Amino acid sequence: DSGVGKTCLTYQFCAGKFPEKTEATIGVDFREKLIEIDGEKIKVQLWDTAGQERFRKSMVQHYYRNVHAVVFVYDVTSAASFRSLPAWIDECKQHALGQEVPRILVGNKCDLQNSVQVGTDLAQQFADAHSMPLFETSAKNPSSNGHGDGSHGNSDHVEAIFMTVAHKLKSQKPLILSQPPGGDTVTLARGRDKGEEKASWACMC
Ligand SMILES: Nc1nc2c(ncn2[C@@H]2O[C@H](COP(=O)(O)OP(=O)(O)OP(=O)(O)O)[C@@H](O)[C@H]2O)c(=O)[nH]1
Repeated sequence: DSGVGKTCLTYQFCAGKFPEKTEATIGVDFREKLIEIDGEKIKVQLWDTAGQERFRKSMVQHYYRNVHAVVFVYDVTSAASFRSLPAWIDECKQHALGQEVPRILVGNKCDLQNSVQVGTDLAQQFADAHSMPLFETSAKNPSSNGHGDGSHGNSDHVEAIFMTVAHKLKSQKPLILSQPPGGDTVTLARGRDKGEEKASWACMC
């Protein structure tokens, strides 16, 4: 939903800091980060979608194609944002983004521990029912456990969350069917085309 912290989370991952000021996303914003997994350079593109209804119904619809993974975000201090999740999951399913693509659930704003409305147990039950791993984090204080002592506690680090998605994508790289011209041998190659510098995946928040 709008205001759960999607822009802050993607900014924290790509720029390594919490943005001073954010405004409601209009349509879709793109952020990217070059990461390395097992010696392979991978460009991860994060498509930060608008939560506001008026943009969601118009502009966001056009960006469901070419999505390789989905990050569903709710705000742990907003029960309403948690209740909206089934509608977002259905919307993704309507665009062929169901269990066949990596999907994860992220509860954000864990630093606001005194205002929590969505407990971990409830969120975990929901995540299990939808076959998604659950992460709880804070874009504002990514290494906080809500007690202000800077330790990691039970809160997941923003970078670790997106790296988990990247690892999932890497391990699921589709088999590319290639047939040499004139030959009668079919070669199944993993992942990227020959000569391509780096792999690239898009992930929608
Ligand atoms: N305390 C706290 N505030 C946060 C956190 N993440 C985001 N915020 C605040 O929540 C508000 C909304 O954050 P955004 O990242 O713009 O939310 P969004 O989900 O991108 O919203 P839309 O673009 O409208 O869909 C801002 O005032 C942020 O400063 C967090 O982890 N902790």
